[in-house]
Amino acid sequence: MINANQTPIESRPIVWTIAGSDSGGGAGIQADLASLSDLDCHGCSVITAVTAQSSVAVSLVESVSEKMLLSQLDTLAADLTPAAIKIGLLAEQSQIVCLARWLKQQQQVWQQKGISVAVILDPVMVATCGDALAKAAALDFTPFKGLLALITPNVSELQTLAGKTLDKLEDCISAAKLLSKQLETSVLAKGGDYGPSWCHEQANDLLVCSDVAGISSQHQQQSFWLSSPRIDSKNNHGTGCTLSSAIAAVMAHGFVLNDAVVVAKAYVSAGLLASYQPGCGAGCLARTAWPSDLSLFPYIKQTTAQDSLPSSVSHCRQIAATKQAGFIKIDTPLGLYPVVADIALLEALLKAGAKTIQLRIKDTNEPTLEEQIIKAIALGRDYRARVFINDHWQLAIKHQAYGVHLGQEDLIDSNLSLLREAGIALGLSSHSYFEILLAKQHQPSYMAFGHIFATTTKQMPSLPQGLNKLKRYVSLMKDELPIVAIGGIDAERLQSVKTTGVDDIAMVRALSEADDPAAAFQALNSAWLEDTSYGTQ
Ligand SMILES: Cc1ncc(COP(=O)(O)OP(=O)(O)O)c(N)n1
Ligand SMILES: Cc1ncsc1CCOP(=O)(O)O
Ligand SMILES: [Mg+2]
Repeated sequence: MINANQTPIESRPIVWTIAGSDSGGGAGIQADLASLSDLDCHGCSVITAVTAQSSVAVSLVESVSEKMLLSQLDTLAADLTPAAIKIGLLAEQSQIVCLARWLKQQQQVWQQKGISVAVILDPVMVATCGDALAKAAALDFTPFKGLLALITPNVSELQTLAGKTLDKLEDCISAAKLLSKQLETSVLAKGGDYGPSWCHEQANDLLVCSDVAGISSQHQQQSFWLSSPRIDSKNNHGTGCTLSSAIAAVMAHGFVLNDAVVVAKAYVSAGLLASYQPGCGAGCLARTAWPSDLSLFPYIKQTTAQDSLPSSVSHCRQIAATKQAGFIKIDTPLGLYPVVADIALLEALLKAGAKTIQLRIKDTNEPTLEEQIIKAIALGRDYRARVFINDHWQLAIKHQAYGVHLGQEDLIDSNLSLLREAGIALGLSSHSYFEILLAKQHQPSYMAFGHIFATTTKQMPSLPQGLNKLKRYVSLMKDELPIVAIGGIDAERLQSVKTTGVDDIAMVRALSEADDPAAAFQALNSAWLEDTSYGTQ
């Protein structure tokens, strides 16, 4: 049975896994294909090695010949173009050299055709049971320099790649950053396995972002701790394979790298919670479909110069503190939410019945800025409507506005404690799963997702989100706080936006460019309210 968010089979993106066969079924190609299918992708496999493996031992590893490796790659490339590739076990150095050379040429072919293929490398060297899978004690992955979107070493693999033990937190951060420079890629250093003391209490992964396509400039070249509660399961065979193939799957659906990492982490946590033990050794993860339970997603903390981990205790306290000190709750629908640039239109729309409205004046040198804000707030009181002020949070506090709307870049220069103390509602923009998780940590009054469709109102660094992503965001955040969709929404698209289950919609041009904005508001508002009951679509 297909659920509402599932991708129809005929439009599933293709993902290749280039990895070893695990006869035990819990890891390698077998885990990858199961994860890819579970995450609505069509999986293709390039087998690098056959392992005679159970949950307790690896008895034999035989690499396929170079001829066989290349033949699988060429045969697939001629017919089944991937949207993303996951690379797992490469059993000897010659396979690394051969694959990297092939990939370099093939990426040029794909680039010439305008096809972008993200490659995720999981540098597997040892099986969960402790037996070696690769022929050398340490493999050299430098032939992949410049070809990868992400490499996902666990702490022991990072130690092998760095050539030293990483007992201290700073050493781990430096090693991950160095690896990112050496291979010109983002790095996800995984602390999920018990290793040095800093990864005992919870699963702390370090994401070092290199040049990541499609994310906010604020997050480029930055590093983040992604922390999830440790799930104490012995059934962790294939965790790394599942994580990396899930990252490839989510990227194949068009999500940015940072999103793929947080969704894949939630997927692994859900799989561990429902894991099972078919043999006598470590069991394997269950396949639990695209995650939509917010509690499975990691807590995100940007690293700083004097870095400290979000340790489990302070992490919980932090969450409790923000919960208590959240922004005011909005308990009646925002509804059709006009975003306007002048007082005349604001007043006309309040008269037409708008109950939520935003004054968005982008020119900070506008001489009448403060005067217009004062007027907008007063009109809001007269018409018993919620007036949000975009960006100008100090003036909003000074004149006691109902609310303020901020983008995530605006947070750098704003003081949320002052806004909270002033009892002002807060709306925050988000353009991805990653930004949703960051925004949620501030406990805003509502969140706006956009831009859903192309817009000329504002230059956006990200691509239009589209309805499929909006649906996924809505299933994650439903019942947490009101969700507003914005960007390119007009009369024609209103019904399709409504089917995603989003709570409210914001509009600029559909109202400001209408011949009669008040009449347009009333028509659009009626269409929006038709058969819509708050939060229960
Ligand atoms: C309801 C709503 N959603 C999103 C935005 C965009 O805010 P931001 O990202 O800060 O961009 P600017 O509007 O400041 O250009 C919004 N204003 N309102
Ligand atoms: C301010 C803003 N933020 C995301 S999209 C957008 C503009 C939406 O305008 P329109 O409704 O005219 O596409
Ligand atoms: Mg802003």
